[in-house]
Amino acid sequence: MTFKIGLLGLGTVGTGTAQILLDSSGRNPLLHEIEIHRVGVRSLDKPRSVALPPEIITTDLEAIVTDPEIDIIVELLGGLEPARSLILQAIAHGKHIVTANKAVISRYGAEIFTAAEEAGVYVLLEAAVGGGIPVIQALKQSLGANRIRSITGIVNGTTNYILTRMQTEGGDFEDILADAQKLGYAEADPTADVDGLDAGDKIAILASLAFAGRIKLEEVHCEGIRQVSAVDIAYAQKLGFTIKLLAVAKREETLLEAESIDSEMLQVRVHPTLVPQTHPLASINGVYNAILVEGEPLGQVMFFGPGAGSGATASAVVSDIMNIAAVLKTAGESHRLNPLLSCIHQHYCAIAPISELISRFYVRFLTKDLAGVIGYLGTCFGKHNVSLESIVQIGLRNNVAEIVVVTHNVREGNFREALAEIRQLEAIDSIPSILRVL
Ligand SMILES: NC(=O)C1=CN([C@@H]2O[C@H](COP(=O)(O)OP(=O)(O)OC[C@H]3O[C@@H](n4cnc5c(N)ncnc54)[C@H](OP(=O)(O)O)[C@@H]3O)[C@@H](O)[C@H]2O)C=CC1
Ligand SMILES: N[C@@H](CC=O)C(=O)O
Ligand code: NA
Repeated sequence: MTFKIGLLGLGTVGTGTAQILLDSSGRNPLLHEIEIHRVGVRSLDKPRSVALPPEIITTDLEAIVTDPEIDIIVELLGGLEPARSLILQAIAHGKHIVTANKAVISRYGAEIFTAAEEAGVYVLLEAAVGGGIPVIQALKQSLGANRIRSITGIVNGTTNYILTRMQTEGGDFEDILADAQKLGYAEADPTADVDGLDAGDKIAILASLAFAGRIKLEEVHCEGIRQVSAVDIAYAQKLGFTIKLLAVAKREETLLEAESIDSEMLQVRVHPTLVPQTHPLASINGVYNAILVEGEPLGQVMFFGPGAGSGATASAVVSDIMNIAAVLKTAGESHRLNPLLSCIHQHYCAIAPISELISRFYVRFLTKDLAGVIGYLGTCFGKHNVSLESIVQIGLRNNVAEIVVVTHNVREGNFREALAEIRQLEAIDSIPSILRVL
């Protein structure tokens, strides 16, 4: 039996995927039954680092998704369009889909999975979150017996690479980002990485799987790493923390205590966070990702591995292709979908607003060097029920004092109200950074 693949995209991930499919020796024997039938690209003239017969490469992507000989469409184009339309067209033509496109799935998952369910085809997306780390399959299958409480992850390789290099060598943000682009980690438009949107797409997908419901992406609170400066990295280090871009999806604790899990609210958010240096996520460096899942009765389990890059991501893409091929081989004439591979959620999860989050905060103020500033800050925070763990004047430069405050666990809404009042104080020059503390 041979399964024919239509590969859309021959960039970083497409090339890695083709390289594995063309070199099956020493890998699972099922790979011998998978053949690249056609490949779609934008430019026929581009030099390629994989040897494919030129006659199978085309710029006519519609011809691929409607080709009756093709069984599985592997979408590795990136971006929203034409990726979304091609996926839907392929589904309408009875093709199974493998995609690495978290942007499309997190926005159009409802439309795509509904169409796939109706057509009786699979849409698999292991590469879309955590690159090569097998976390999607784990949430669908191996962890399926658990009631998931929380997912806390470093799910963007580009920003973790940037933060790690800023911490270890203090390099310039733009230069390090350019290196991440050269290494093939960043999205075509790297603002999706830097502004936390890529991680937002990914945590929305993980939350949907973990909590068995759809997630409205616009309800996911996303902050990126632009505000993280070398100064904050150094202060955080002195305080015993490492700064990481964390993606979090969690059941609201009060509801868990009440065990009313049917009417629960979720927190789903992405933001730079001060992580205690002793926490397992603090030591995840470079392009590596890690996803810490907490479930009942399992407890904690952490997935770790390369979150981006050609070969690592292609490893996940090819495993999805193999999963579909294996199911097709054994399903015979039955068109019933395996429920452990398909996605059939219908309802939307309720997401709590960020103002309800209970967290510790780190905030750095630049103030005029006036007597009593620390007292004003303490009074203002106290008025809004924000209790402080520490308040320290770090230094004085050009008559501007630098003060770092770390709060206890407080309600974010109260903290923001206190900050709004503090901003009005004559003594405040600016508030360059506000970060949450794990
Ligand atoms: N890079 C990574 O580490 C990871 C990427 N992903 C995801 O994988 C997907 C692919 O990423 P990546 O390989 O990095 O992207 P690239 O930009 O390297 O490759 C994109 C490929 O798609 C082709 N393409 C794009 N748009 C069109 C179009 N309109 N018509 C025809 N061909 C088109 C390009 O053609 P041409 O070559 O002719 O320009 C290119 O071959 C994205 O969804 C990304 O988010 C997921 C995990 C990790
Ligand atoms: N741009 C993404 C690629 C993988 O999803 C990242 O940096 O993690
Ligand atoms: Na993955």
